[in-house]
Amino acid sequence: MAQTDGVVNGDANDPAPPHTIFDTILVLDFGSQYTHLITRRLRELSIYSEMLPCTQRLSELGWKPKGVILSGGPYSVYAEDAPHVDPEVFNLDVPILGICYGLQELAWNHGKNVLAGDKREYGHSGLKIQRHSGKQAHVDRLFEGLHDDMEVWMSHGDKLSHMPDGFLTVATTPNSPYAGIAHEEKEYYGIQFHPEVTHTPQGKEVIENFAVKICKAKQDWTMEAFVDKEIARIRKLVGEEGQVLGAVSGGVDSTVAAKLMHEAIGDRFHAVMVDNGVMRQDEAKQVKETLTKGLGVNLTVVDASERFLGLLKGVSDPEKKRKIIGNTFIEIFEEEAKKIAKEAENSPRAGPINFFLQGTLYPDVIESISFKGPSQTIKTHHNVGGLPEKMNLKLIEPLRELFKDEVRAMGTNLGIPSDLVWRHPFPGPGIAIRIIGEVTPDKVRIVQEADKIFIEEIRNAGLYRDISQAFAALMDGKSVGVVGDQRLHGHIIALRAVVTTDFMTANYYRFDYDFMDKVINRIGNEVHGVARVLYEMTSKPPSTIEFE
Ligand SMILES: Nc1ncnc2c1ncn2[C@@H]1O[C@H](COP(=O)(O)OP(=O)(O)OP(=O)(O)O)[C@@H](O)[C@H]1O
Ligand SMILES: O=c1[nH]c(=O)c2[nH+]cn([C@@H]3O[C@H](COP(=O)(O)O)[C@@H](O)[C@H]3O)c2[nH]1
Ligand SMILES: NC(=O)CC[C@H](N)C(=O)O
Ligand SMILES: [Mg+2]
Repeated sequence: MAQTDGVVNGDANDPAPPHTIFDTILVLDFGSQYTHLITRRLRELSIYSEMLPCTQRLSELGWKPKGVILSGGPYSVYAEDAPHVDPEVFNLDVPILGICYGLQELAWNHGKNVLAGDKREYGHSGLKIQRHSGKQAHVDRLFEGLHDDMEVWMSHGDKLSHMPDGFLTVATTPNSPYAGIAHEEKEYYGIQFHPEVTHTPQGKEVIENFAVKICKAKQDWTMEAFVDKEIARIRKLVGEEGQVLGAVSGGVDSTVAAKLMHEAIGDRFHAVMVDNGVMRQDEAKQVKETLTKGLGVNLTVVDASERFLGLLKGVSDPEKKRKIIGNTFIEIFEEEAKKIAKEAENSPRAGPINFFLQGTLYPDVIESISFKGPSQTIKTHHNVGGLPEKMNLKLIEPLRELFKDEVRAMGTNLGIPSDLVWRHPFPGPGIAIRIIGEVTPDKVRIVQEADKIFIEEIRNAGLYRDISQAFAALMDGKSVGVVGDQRLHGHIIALRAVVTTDFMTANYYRFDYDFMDKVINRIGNEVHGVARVLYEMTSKPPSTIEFE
């Protein structure tokens, strides 16, 4: 692996990681599907939060959180192979909130009193809050300002057999007498329900009470503050003369990262975009225009369409196509990088290129540090990951602490036009993985034209932002149609539009028939060689979003 500019868990190269600047709530992940949502909710409250695996040794943390949240998880605390928190967490002297498994883990550490329940509780439940008075009143702080009756969402099978040592009940449900517990003296709280999911309507207030009222975390995690901090950090890291190279696709992530680099080090950042011949219509031209004229970024566009299309000729296996594109992409990038480095050598005001910019986001980081094991490869994702190592460059990843919507907020903050900020994602191998079977220039043209019409109509109907990703694809083989009384043995276009939050699962978008009529009509009339248009309605899973 190439060197990174900052691992989440503190790093010598990073002079000031965010957790040293912003009050930070540490979320320890026990493998729940919702753990990252806890981090999301905190950040929505302008509180910085980081997630680490539950196995994190606290002596190796290197920084002190304002509070710790123990997440839910699929295990049972009493099982032999169950994961447990480093007991040092109880010596940190900061508030702790246990959610579901986290509550059971708190209880386990205070008397080992958890067992399998006779009933699973899955779904909505009514929570009743129990208020205390006098000396015990402080235990109610988690539910301060909330109604005594609250709707909550549960997903558990285990339960506490009796109250752990030193705790009081602060909330109950018909099935869970210990749905909320709080320590009499220490600031430890446990809840059996999930406050991080939207099915718990007042969940965000519960998290806010914990983070703001109990942990006293400052709500200063704003995009302006982060942008300023990140620019200063990049300047320090790269130095007065260092230069940075970066691959830019015209997608949101790489554009925002590029603009940030430009703000930090100006023309010492060199962006390269490779036109691989399987991009959307006029894409390279538009990206060049936006990045250089609009945003002032120093960008080189390499037209390599013929080289890519030549190599793809006769290849129909999806993984082979992906590998050809990925490898060629790296070859071309390396050639360009050498040219740029040579030019840079002659520059009187700048030193050698020693960093490579990558648009890694927090979900990628979370995935790689997650408590869960590695998942199976469904598709080889194209990326430029092999490059920095090969060229002996260090990685610089300014977006590695951000979620996609935060990247969008940063883009807006940096003055990137909203069209670009809200752009649907587009895969590196582009249209090549949207053409089933062999890729030919004619097929690429057909997909480009159909895609343009589809997206244009989506925009005209005001639906672009309701849809997460939409595109046209081409089926393998041909079909018979009739145009102007003539037989047409033509291509089959498939349209796909999905709604998703994380692209791991997705549903198709429900257009109305009038909209479909309009799009299909236009494609039939305007795109030469198309005999049939289909709308793809398979969700993910079992399908994937892209066709290959
Ligand atoms: N045609 C290209 N030329 C140069 N770099 C590219 C190209 N296509 C992809 N990349 C690189 O691969 C990375 C991964 O692509 P990916 O599509 O995940 O991100 P993105 O394009 O920046 O944003 P989005 O997810 O919104 O499309 C990009 O950030 C960019 O560095
Ligand atoms: O940069 C990329 N390089 C790739 O090789 C690649 N393959 C899929 N995707 C994008 O990932 C998301 C999920 O796609 P799938 O459901 O097809 O796996 C969708 O947003 C896809 O567009 C890619 N992005
Ligand atoms: N969602 C959870 O954290 C579940 C915790 C534990 N596995 C239970 O069934 O009770
Ligand atoms: Mg992209």
